[in-house]
Amino acid sequence: MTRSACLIFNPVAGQGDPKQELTQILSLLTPKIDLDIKKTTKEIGADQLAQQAIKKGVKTIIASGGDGTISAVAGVLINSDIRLGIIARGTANAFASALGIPNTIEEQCQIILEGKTKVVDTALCNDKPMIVLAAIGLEAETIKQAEREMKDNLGQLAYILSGVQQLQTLEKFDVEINHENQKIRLGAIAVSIANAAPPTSFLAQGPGRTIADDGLLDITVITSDNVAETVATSYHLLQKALLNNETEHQDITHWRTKKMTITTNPPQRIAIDGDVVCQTPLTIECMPKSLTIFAPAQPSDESSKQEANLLPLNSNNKSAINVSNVKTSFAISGLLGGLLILMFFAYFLSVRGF
Ligand SMILES: Nc1ncnc2c1ncn2[C@@H]1O[C@H](COP(=O)(O)OP(=O)(O)OP(=O)(O)O)[C@@H](O)[C@H]1O
Repeated sequence: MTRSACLIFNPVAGQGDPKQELTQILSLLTPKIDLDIKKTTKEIGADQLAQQAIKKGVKTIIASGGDGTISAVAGVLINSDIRLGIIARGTANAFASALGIPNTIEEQCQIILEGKTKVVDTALCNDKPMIVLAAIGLEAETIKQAEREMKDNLGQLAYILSGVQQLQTLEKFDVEINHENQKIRLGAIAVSIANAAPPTSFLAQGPGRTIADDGLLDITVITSDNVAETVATSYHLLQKALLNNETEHQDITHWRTKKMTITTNPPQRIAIDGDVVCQTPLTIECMPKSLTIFAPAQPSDESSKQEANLLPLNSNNKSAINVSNVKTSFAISGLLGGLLILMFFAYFLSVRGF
């Protein structure tokens, strides 16, 4: 029997050729899946199209676009039995990367065709759905500054350049976090609350990695005092994330919890899944196992979960290192480390007026 699905396609996402990309998707999927294709417009968003598809009774929705498009569709599918297919064509593609979904259209279509599903956590963030992470401070300001035109011209480099600009105006803010009857007060430059974040979202990587189906959120607070410390702390986070190792650093505080409220002084912007959508205060709660996605089978899932449950939060999770990935990780770490150093120099050149 032919399967059927609604394909929600953002024609302006990413830097590729959308016509070519759509043709490729159709050529891969339509032999096996009867597709109802809906394109997003400036006026009609992916969430509205998903709601219309649900009213028609679809059981599978495939979202194709950047993190904004995929997150908008996912938000509508939370706590439903409708399956989400992901074809990521955006700038960062954090959503797909965090969930272990490969990055080519061909591989992503293959995963949908294979039909294996996985149930992952999501979160409610000031009543808005969140899949990847919520960011306050440095990352939210970086996202705010990386405008559409800059992303179109430069891709991921837009975020790096925007990050450099933000470093120049870096200011600490007071943050108060309430969770499980505890009150924590810190001076912060960045607060990240992650459900499932890829290593490249390094400001969220206090625990070394996030687990998408553990029923918990990972909070990471960066408390460094100046640019040099922030760059060093970011590099430490990135390295640990690439090795799946928990961080141990004086300027990083992190823990796992189900629900928390966060207030800041002064109020700060909040970016949810890559878009700045509201301001502090923030109430955020994990919704365990609330979204069904097509995903590759990951043999490590079960062991990851056991490790997360068994290990105390501050232990160093050395058993989690995937040795075969270590070399690749170091290569990426070196590359991104180099970029961080470049950011550091760019900062000094700019403050000195070169
Ligand atoms: N046809 C369209 N014309 C103009 N804007 C559109 C259209 N369809 C969707 N949008 C806008 O695209 C944005 C979502 O883009 P999305 O996040 O999917 O891609 P991206 O920005 O390339 O990816 P990333 O978030 O990874 O950078 C929304 O703001 C939405 O309003």
